[in-house]
Amino acid sequence: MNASASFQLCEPAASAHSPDVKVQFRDVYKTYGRIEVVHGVSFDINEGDFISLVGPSGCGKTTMMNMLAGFTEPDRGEVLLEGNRVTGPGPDRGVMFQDYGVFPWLTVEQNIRFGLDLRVKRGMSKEEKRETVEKYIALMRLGDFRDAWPKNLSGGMRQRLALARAYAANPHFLLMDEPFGALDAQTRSAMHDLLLGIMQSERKTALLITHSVEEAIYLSNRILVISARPSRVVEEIRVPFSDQRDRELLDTHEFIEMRRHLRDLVMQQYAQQQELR
Ligand SMILES: Nc1ncnc2c1ncn2[C@@H]1O[C@H](COP(=O)(O)OP(=O)(O)OP(=O)(O)O)[C@@H](O)[C@H]1O
Repeated sequence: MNASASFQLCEPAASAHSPDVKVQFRDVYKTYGRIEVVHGVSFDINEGDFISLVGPSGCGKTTMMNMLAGFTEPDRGEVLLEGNRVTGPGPDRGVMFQDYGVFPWLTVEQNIRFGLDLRVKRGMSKEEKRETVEKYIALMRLGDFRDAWPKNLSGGMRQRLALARAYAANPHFLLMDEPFGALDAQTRSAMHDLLLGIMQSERKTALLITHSVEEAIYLSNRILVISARPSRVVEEIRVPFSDQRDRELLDTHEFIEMRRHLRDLVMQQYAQQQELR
């Protein structure tokens, strides 16, 4: 079977703002010193999308996510959130970093609680807050460590804590930069299914950076393949599987073909990045 024939490949395109379009990257450029990192990137994120960015290390994926998070701005072009230019971070966007993003001076329980303080101000009762903290401590299997300091946790536990904190704060957008990298295979699978469940039950929109093509396909409805630096969107792949996914999907012919196709695309970009060095 011709791999590309079974997937919907589309030209990445920016469209006018419509109610479903939540985020627009419009012809975005970014240079650090002499290094051009992002070169004319345009794409939209629609309400309810789960979009993954895959591409070579150092190609500019985090830089793009940082623009949507409001941590950095484009040199040219614009990033719009619900039609307005992003000018800084906000509680509507929960960011999960590669390096965990937990506060070392707070215990496990306090870290999860911290993210909820904003919601208490927005009308969450103390009882709801307590229940939410307990829910995420249980979901992330951190019950025996609720009073531990982050420095005394394993890497995988710290990452679970960071996920608990981000999910508990209930932002509309989940912006995740390699959030599962430090987890063992079983925990990573459990976290994938938990995330799919949260996406469905709480109607979120997500942007994920990952080096795992399998993870990208399993979780996403759209995947953007990013080029060697300076980054451009090389190809958009629409993932045709239903929102109800389980691990059996990984063994299907369609999944295996898509994984092969995506891996080839990413490897081409890795090779180009090596040549540019
Ligand atoms: N604040 C900064 N100042 C200077 N250079 C930066 C800054 N942020 C990123 N860069 C450079 O921009 C390039 C792209 O970095 P970025 O972190 O966006 O890539 P990435 O695709 O997310 O990489 P990885 O997959 O390895 O996490 C790198 O060469 C990096 O060194």
